[in-house]
Amino acid sequence: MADKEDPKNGKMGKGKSKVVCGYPLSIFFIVVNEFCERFSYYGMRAVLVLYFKYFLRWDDDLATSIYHTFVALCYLTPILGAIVADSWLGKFKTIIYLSIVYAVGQVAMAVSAIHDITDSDRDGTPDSMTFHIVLSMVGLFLIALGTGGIKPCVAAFGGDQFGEHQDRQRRTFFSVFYLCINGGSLLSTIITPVLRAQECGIYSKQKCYSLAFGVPAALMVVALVVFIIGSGMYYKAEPQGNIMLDVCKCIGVSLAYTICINTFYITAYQQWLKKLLIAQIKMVLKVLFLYIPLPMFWTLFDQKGSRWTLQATTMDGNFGALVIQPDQMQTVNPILILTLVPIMDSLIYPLIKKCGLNFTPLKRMTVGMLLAAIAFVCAALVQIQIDVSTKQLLHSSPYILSGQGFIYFKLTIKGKANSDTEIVENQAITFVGFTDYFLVYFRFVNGMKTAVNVSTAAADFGLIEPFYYSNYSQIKNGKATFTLRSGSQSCEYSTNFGFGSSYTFFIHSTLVFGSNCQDSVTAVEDIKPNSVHMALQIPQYFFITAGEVMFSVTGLEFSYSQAPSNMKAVLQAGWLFTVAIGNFIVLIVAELAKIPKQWAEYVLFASLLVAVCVIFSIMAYFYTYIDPTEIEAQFKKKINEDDEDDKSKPGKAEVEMVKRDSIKCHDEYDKATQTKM
Ligand SMILES: C[C@H](N)C(=O)N1CCC[C@H]1C(=O)O
Repeated sequence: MADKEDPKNGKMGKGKSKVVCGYPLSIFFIVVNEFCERFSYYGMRAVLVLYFKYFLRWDDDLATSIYHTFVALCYLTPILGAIVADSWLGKFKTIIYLSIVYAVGQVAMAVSAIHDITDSDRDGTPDSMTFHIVLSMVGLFLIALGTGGIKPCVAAFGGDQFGEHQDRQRRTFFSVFYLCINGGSLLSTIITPVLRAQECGIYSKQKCYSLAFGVPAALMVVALVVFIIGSGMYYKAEPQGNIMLDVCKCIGVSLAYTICINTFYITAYQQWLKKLLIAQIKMVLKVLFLYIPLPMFWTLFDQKGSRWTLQATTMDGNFGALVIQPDQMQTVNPILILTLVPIMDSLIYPLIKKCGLNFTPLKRMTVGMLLAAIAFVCAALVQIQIDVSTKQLLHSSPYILSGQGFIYFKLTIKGKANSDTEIVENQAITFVGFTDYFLVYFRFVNGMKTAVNVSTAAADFGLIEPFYYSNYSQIKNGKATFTLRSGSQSCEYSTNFGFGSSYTFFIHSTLVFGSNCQDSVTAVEDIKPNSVHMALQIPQYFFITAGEVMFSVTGLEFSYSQAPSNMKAVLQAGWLFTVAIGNFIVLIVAELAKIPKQWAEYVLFASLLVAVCVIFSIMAYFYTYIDPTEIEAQFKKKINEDDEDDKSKPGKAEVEMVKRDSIKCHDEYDKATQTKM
């Protein structure tokens, strides 16, 4: 398709799209599509670990492993999408088809989270967990295929909309593109945990995971519709044949060609074509080689959704008027992206340039990696604080006295009360996992000679026999008022529950009903409330996000600008592949290292990233930046010159001869290598 004159700045744009302020209008549909798609992806991902834990009833380790496997798969499938797009369907059609697969996957997830489907006894829990597990796994597989498949295509398709002389606009496009990713991610990470916290159901009310997955499914449909609406305006580059096959063939023939160059007869025209392809492959391989150390960045980055969220569950989320859920802390990342990208683009980078420093893309990426390592040191420091506060409480309250001297309890406390606790005979509380961050545990010990009934406005906790104790019950954190009743007489007792706390309340034998019973109940803290505030996670979020802006936004643009025209999506996929490997490394290191102390695991990851960063900076030092468009233009000029010269065009017989010689040459090559072995 021909380039089109931009009436405003006289520069060239591509496609049939109108040009507004130097930007093709078509990119509007692309960035809106990206916004909706990322809303869909991150919204679903935000509640995924909790869905595994509380709906499918998996333990922490299995939930974390499947979560990272899914994320890894989402960044492996871009290779598939890129090959299909660059070689066969073209980016436009690939995006359309795979978006449909994606939307179907999201719908499957939403359906898998409807507990009523298999809840035949109507007790609020699914009766056939296998059905829910199978459906959700199929859903996740389709989502991984869809989101990963379209990801490299959308970014490269956006880049394709710009003309050759629109480098500045294209750079800005990638920044805006990243802002849209994070705008969608921010909104969805706020909204889906709220939807999950709602209660819904046909026969019984349960946490509404189906809604939390349903809204992202709807957004994916919107993303698809928006993309189709822009259809008439896009510049759609034709797929250039099977690039991957060409690349493999070319590498093979080149090897043979190098060994027995004399047996070949290739026309000048063909030689230039082949040289062009070789040059393009070299460009890609050089960049891919540079990417080898990069997965380590993502290894640290993607632990926000697992380790850092679990860390937040042991912290105090009370921000005054606002109470933050552990999974909502992840929103700090996109919030910071939305502020840091414009600050970096319009202030920091120009300032560095003014100081005469050449802050090249690869230097930016190196600094980004170091910032991520600092983030993990911060996470380790926070973890040490949490561990110290937990230790204090274990030592401070192993025994409980009734206050009246006639009941002695020994408590063995092994976990936090906002955990799904198992109360066993000897009063031990064993950690299983938290059911709801807002729930805390309490029980009553009755020191009176009469049975006492305990209730709140919302629930009745039953009758406690004289000199006996109730089982632990759960209640929402915050202020609670209990009514203590014996026959027709009652009194009220109010108290405050902090996050993660657990209490035993002793009812004194001296309690007089009808009066205020506030002084006749003694509260003993079994487990202290979470004392380390979630705000302490903000520094680690700041550093990881600043690192991401320098590393990821730069890497995205670098992957486009250093890629030859026929392998733009392939190199985007290579970039995304580093994210996939990063997630596999989390699984491997966490599994192999089995470090008992969480803070030590954070320090290990930080150290690994620093080591990798040193290797990357050495590799980056030797990298030479290229302008693929210019190189390709030079080759094409040569090809055209030779093309005009009829004599040097390959005739049919010549092509056959080249093929024959090529086979012969391969045979020679095989023989040569076999003799060597
Ligand atoms: C939400 C992240 N800040 C982010 O933008 N990304 C993390 C992986 C790459 C990128 C994305 O494309 O989602």
